[in-house]
Amino acid sequence: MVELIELSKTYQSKNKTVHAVDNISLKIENGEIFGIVGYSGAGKSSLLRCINMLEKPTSGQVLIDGTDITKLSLPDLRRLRQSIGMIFQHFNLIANRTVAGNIAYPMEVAGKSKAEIANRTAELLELVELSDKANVYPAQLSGGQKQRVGIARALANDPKLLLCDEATSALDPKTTRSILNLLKRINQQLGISIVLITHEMEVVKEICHRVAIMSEGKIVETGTAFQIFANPQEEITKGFVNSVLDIQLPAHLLTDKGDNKQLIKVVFKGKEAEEPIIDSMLRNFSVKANFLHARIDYIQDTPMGVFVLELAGDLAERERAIAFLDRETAGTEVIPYVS
Ligand SMILES: Nc1ncnc2c1ncn2[C@@H]1O[C@H](COP(=O)(O)OP(=O)(O)OP(=O)(O)O)[C@@H](O)[C@H]1O
Repeated sequence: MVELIELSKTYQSKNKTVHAVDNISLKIENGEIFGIVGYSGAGKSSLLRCINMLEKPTSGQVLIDGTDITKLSLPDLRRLRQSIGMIFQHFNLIANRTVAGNIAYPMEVAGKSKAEIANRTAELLELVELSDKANVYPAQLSGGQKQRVGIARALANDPKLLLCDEATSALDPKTTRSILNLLKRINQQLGISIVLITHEMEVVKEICHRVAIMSEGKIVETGTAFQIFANPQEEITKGFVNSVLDIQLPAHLLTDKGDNKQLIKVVFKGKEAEEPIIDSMLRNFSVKANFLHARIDYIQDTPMGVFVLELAGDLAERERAIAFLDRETAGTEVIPYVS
């Protein structure tokens, strides 16, 4: 549905050139919730805003259902934008319009009839559970309620795609969860594809199907949310994952215990956690295992178990045991000792 081909966005200021988006190619499928993760300045907002041409790309193509929107005339682009909703970190509501007035606004711009606008506004207020706030002004709402209005407004013209620019970054954890649940419901019930940018891996863990990690204008790694959590490849991705699945071991467990021991992290996915894999390893190889850490997280509905073991035995046996675990689990990684 959305395909970015060799997309770049460069900003020129007086004495420097910033490659905010640097030759990115990416496909986002219909019905997906796709997360773009990166630190501040990585280029996430620039990339997201190229998808609806709020930023004009310097080069490359943005295909929406096969149409290159970088080539559209202004009237065609305006029409297309009605099929792409957007929500913002700071909500961007119109202060002197009521909640209903904010939701009605994009429909007024699109030239819908009064009756149609009234019906749709009532429907959307119900969807975001704010029917009792129709005549209230934004200043009287909490942050979570403001974002619900932002979401209703973004859905007013029945978009196929919703772009979310750090939609929960200004909200507390409980409100974040309720907004993420609403986005998940919109995706599942209305079939709307969602592209969101975030620096919070909790958001990815809760709702994203697939993720791209962005750094210095480039995509450095992509995968399903589960792959990214279970088996991050790049250092920056590992940093993001560890911010959520922090494994804190006491210092004495991390210091070198001699030649015959090593620490390994093993990740189990879904049903694997129910198989006696560690038991098989202990029976098939001459190693001993001491559990130092265990936790189970849910990446949406898929359980992921993370275990840290201290493995003892001859080097050759340990290597065979680790190769076995690597084959049988979602991922096995040696954790280096610190001296
Ligand atoms: N209009 C602009 N003019 C000049 N430079 C810009 C402009 N917009 C963004 N940049 C620069 O482009 C780079 C990427 O910015 P962008 O806002 O896209 O990143 P981001 O990952 O969304 O970060 P943040 O989360 O802080 O917004 C940054 O170095 C930023 O300073």
